[in-house]
Amino acid sequence: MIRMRELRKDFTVRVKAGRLRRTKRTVSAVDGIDLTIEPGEMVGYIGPNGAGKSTTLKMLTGVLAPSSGEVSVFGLTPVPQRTRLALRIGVVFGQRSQLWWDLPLGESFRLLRHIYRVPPAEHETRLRRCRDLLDLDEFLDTPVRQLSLGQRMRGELTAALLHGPRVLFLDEPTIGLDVVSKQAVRSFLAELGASGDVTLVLTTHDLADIERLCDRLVVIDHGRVVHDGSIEALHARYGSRRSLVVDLDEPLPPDFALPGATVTGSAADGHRVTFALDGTSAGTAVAGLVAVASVRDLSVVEPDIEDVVARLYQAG
Ligand SMILES: Nc1ncnc2c1ncn2[C@@H]1O[C@H](COP(=O)(O)OP(=O)(O)OP(=O)(O)O)[C@@H](O)[C@H]1O
Repeated sequence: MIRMRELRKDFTVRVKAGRLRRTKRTVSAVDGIDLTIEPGEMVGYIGPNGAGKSTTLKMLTGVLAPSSGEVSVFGLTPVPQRTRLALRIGVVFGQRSQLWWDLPLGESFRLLRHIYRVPPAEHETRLRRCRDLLDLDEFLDTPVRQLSLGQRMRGELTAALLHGPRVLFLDEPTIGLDVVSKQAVRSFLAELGASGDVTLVLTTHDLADIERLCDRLVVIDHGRVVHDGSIEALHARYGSRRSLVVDLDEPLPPDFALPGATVTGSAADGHRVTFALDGTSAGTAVAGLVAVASVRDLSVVEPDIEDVVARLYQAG
């Protein structure tokens, strides 16, 4: 349903070449991306700053024309068929608003209903759902310019969904939000995705968004795809390991070895030891430990996605 083939976007930028001279340089923001996204998928599109995420979303939504290659969304070519496409997609770009700044939030929704010519009953049903799930009622009468960032983002999400799009493109939907608003936005998107009605494509620097929402992770760097798969596949590829953290009554003897586990940390004078589980289960490692040491407490720590992604960016 979303298809990109050898998609490229180059920008020509002027760069300083001496005190007065400027020369032109070409930046390949998107450098040959091939991706297909099927209906109902929830795709996290991540990458370091300047990797080309926003540029890709702009080409998918018809804001920017590609330099070369193909892009289609529901069989439509975004730039020439932008008006038709707009009826089928929803867009939330953290930096840009689709709401009317001086009008109460509810008025923006009414205007959008007219613009998209949504039948009143459909509009009411969708709005009701957003009002309930995003707790909009207390600020529906507030002018948009007076809304907090979190309130505005909830308004933006509603505005993007009122015409019943089948795909929602989100550029940094939780940026700058407090913990509670982030959770509200994530729960809402999770529910939307789980319903299977809407395909989600989101860029974010907050990997908790990805862990909570996405079953597929596409990582780009310098305009190219460097990983495409599940979060588990990412961990498998980069050798992420679970850790076992144990609190001991006495430090372990210096020559202590636990098959399939490697000591990666020691604290509290050797009373707290961390093992990376390379080739054994947590259960086997714990059994091996309690046979030789007095274990007071223990916990198993899942691999951290931040670590894996940091390694991936560094490798890139
Ligand atoms: N209008 C433009 N003119 C010139 N260069 C641009 C333009 N837009 C983007 N770029 C360049 O293209 C590259 C990709 O930018 P893009 O905004 O797509 O990255 P991003 O992955 O969204 O980054 P971030 O995480 O910082 O938002 C960067 O090098 C950027 O400087």
